[in-house]
Amino acid sequence: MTTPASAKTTPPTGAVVPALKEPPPTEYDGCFGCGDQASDGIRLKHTGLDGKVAETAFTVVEAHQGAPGLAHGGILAAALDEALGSVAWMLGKRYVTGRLETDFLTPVPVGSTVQLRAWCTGVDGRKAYLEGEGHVDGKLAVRAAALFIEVPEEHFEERP
Ligand SMILES: CCCCCCCCCCCC(=O)SCCNC(=O)CCNC(=O)[C@H](O)C(C)(C)COP(=O)(O)OP(=O)(O)OC[C@H]1O[C@@H](n2cnc3c(N)ncnc32)[C@H](O)[C@@H]1OP(=O)(O)O
Repeated sequence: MTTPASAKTTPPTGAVVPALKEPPPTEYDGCFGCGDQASDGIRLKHTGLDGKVAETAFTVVEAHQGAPGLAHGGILAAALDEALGSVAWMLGKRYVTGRLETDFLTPVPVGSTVQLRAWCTGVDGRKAYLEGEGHVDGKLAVRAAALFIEVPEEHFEERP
């Protein structure tokens, strides 16, 4: 599998790849990535695990356009962030994205369904290394590598 990871998103030697605990625990209704109540959200739904690879999908609609008829790169990056984030949380702790590196390989037209896959490449202390990719009609369209950082519960306390 080709990796898009840089030195900052490549796990160090000795990092372990833990088993994932299904389902992902982050079902916050207001989440842009997965929330049912986020009216402008992309509503990614975890659809299962293939070994250590989590699978999900979303369909690009007009509201996601950048150039006419094409998905905005930020939407695709957000979808990858969500997919990787769900895998991080299936490691059993709370994580946030510290760094997200994204390659955009082909334009993604409105109406496309992007099939996303994400997996962990290693955990080292508070750092979790994740990778993922999105295919459209069987063709690799986007991919990402990320560093997630474990945070305490208080990180998610509501702010004024
Ligand atoms: C209620 C349910 C809701 C559930 C909601 C779940 C939503 C999930 C959504 C998907 C995921 C997201 O989008 S999360 C949202 C986007 N992300 C964020 O908002 C994160 C904002 N950033 C932060 O809060 C902070 O910077 C942290 C937590 C990432 C790190 O701060 P910290 O805790 O003080 O730790 P710090 O010492 O700085 O860093 C720890 C180690 O990580 C390294 N490190 C930190 N950041 C980076 C980085 N960008 N690139 C490289 N390395 C980094 C440091 O060098 C250090 O390495 P060493 O010296 O130890 O070697």
